[in-house]
Amino acid sequence: MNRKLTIATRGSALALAQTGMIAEQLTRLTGVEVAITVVTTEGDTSRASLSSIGGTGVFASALRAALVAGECDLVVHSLKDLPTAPYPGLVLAAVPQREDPRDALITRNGLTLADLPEGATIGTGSPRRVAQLLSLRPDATVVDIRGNVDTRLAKVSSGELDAVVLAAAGLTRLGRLDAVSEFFDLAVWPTAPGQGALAIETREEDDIPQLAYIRHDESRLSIAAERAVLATLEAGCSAPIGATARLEANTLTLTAVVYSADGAEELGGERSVELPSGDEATHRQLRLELASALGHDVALQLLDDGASDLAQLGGGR
Ligand SMILES: NCc1[nH]cc(CCC(=O)O)c1CC(=O)O
Repeated sequence: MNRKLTIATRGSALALAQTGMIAEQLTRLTGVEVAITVVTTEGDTSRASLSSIGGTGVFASALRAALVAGECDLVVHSLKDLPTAPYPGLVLAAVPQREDPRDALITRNGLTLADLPEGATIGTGSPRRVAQLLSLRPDATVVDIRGNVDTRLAKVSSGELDAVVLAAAGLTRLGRLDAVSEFFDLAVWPTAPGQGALAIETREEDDIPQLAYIRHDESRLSIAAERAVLATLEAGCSAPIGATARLEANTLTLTAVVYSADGAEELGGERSVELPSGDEATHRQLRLELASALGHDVALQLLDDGASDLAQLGGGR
């Protein structure tokens, strides 16, 4: 068993906060010593809009290269930024307990989306959020924005924008949940596959036993179902797709929605699967396979119903 682990992370405040939490948990639960090394990614340095630089993998690639090169033992990613295509030599070794997967609206004076004035300006860089915003507020002016969470919050407090949409999970991890004036219900506003979850990647040949202490099966199953939708649609993290899975008793239910760019049209699909209980590795593996199959089935149904005519799904995986 390694007595010291090195974790690579991006250098944004959010990435440092979430990597710090994982490091702290690993040390607290297993006594392992953890070092953190910061890697700069294209997603951090490029000022171009995320959809224009391709979205998929811009944050992950440099971290993955550091892992393959042996510069660290683990990488912590925001799961929703991690492409679904497998990366040679690396494995998704652990998914810790997921944070709140909902999106949140930040405005001044506690206004909700419905309260905002006619023609309000709302910032987001995500085609999914653009479509969801326009479907509820077709009068709004949606502005493509980039930058870290603090920069985005500042655009509202300074008056440059009337509102921004951000993931509740990121705000929680940064201790900025106080800025939120509305949480969008997942039933009307499903979020990006894997939103709120972290992914811990390792080299395939490494066994890092400490990770057993931070794995969270329910989170792993939900994100497996959600990500299988993206994989089957061959869509990237910037595609206008929302997906949300929930486990109640042994029933895993997945809802996915594909939006047209202007939010005027949407196509939804929902299915459930009964998962076998049991603690053996074979049971866990079977549950994971059933969760992925559920996402695959929902995606096939969406394709059958015309998802690829409705939305630009591409952009790689
Ligand atoms: N693409 C940016 C990104 N990647 C992960 C998060 C934070 C939430 C999470 O962990 O899913 C964010 C910010 C946001 O969407 O507001």
